[in-house]
Amino acid sequence: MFDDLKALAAAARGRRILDLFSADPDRARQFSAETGNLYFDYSKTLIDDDIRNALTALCDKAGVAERREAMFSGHKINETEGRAVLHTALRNLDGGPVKVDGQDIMPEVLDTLRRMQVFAEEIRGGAAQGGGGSITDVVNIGIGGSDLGPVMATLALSPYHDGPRVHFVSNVDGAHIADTLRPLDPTRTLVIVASKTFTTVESMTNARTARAWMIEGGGDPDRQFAAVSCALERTEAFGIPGERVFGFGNWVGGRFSVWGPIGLPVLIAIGSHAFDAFLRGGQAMDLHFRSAPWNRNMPVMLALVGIWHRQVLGYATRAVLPYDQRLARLPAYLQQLEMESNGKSVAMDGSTLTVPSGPIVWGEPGTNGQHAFFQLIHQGTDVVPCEFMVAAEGHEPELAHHHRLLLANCLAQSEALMRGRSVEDARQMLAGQGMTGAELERQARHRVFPGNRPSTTLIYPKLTPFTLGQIVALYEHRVFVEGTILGINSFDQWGVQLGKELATSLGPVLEGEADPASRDGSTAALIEYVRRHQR
Ligand SMILES: O=P(O)(O)OC[C@H]1O[C@H](O)[C@H](O)[C@@H](O)[C@@H]1O
Repeated sequence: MFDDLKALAAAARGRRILDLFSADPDRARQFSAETGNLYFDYSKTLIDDDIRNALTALCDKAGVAERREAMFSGHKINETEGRAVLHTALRNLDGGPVKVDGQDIMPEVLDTLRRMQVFAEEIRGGAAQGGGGSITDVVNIGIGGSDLGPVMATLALSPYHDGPRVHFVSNVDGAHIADTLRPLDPTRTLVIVASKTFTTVESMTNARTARAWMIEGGGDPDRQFAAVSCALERTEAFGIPGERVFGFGNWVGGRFSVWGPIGLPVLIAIGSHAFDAFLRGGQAMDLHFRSAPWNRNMPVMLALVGIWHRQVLGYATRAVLPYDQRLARLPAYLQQLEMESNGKSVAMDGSTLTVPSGPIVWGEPGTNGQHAFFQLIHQGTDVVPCEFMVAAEGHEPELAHHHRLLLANCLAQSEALMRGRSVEDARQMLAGQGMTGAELERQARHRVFPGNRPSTTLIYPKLTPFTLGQIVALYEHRVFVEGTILGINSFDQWGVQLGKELATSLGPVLEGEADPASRDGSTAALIEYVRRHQR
């Protein structure tokens, strides 16, 4: 599938990205995409016209346009689970009907959104109270898609936060819930149990612990528990009254669910108006994705840059580097979004994938990363394509000088990665410091930067709810396009099952009720160790 591109890559070997700019003064404009104030620059890569043409041709070969329309119009493109993929319906605020099995789902989507808004405003305004008065703290219990999106968005939008404090508990490690609940008042805390399936062992265990804590502390779980789920019979069995249960269809994948009821803690934190802007940002990206030509289409070009670096050039990882402290949890969010979606080795038709699957995604905010792992990015033997993100301005006008430094660092890094430093320049630099002879030669080698390392930059005016909506939807559609080109199903996650099954069977072994001897030698030895060290 990538033969043409491999040939183009071979022809481009030895070419310097920097030279592409001298050859084409209009390169920055030509190799960027813009929509609704978001600007995506992919000119600091080796992609030229021919390579881009070959990349966009992949979209036609793979039927991206057809599959995109199939997704938006409710076809069951998640074939291994027989489900439609309609997270876009959750932000389709004024886009008309969307049908699943002939039924328009929009009336229910909009009705649930209204119920969430009313509930959130009651909590925020104090009309809905706990046993001890108005709600001061909200604890969201969920994991994976029922945690990462709301955690990421709540932090990202902290300047808009004017509701109760919001906390998140995900890990089954009792340390997480113990540390979270310790400072809270059980009579003034709202617990949201967020689980699409309402069976996830971590979330169910944490929910039971939170309920016991609340009862013990004189709170009232009948008034202070809410649930978000697709499994309404299970929320009822847990004892959560129907008026505080917010449902959604199984046509929303967990890692795509922040737009709907799973976003409830975000809505409570920032209020209806700001949450609406977040949805509208996502919707705006949907409209762009459905209408822009491939080479001006931001999610498509982000995906094609990804394909170029991973499947064509073979770079195993990509770093997401938000120069935006409030996007500190975006890399973790994207790890689930991208790696759970495209970390697969079987194509849709059951055949073995003949190309590498999606890359390893990792990252941390800048400038912190510069003082940690950027050494490897600049001088290590592996090339790590970097995805920089930064706002033109921050939310703290009184700290504009901080923001200038942040921007300068972000731009400097992508420039340094591209330019590098030659051994001659290193020699000159050291000679200027008075170094000579063999020592100069030896030291100079350590100061060389190979350069020609690719990066992209996504820049936006300011991290508002609307902008965040655009960014999240941008990455969702990138995953869709990459998955479609690879011919895989980006919407299932069978790879997480085996570990869950084995954990279930290990429970009784750790309880001492089953024999560890039936396990492999390593696991049996680890169990023996635990038994020896547990009192
Ligand atoms: O929302 P839940 O049903 O509790 O699922 C939570 C998470 O657990 C699973 O293991 C999946 O890997 C995730 O895709 C999902 O988001």
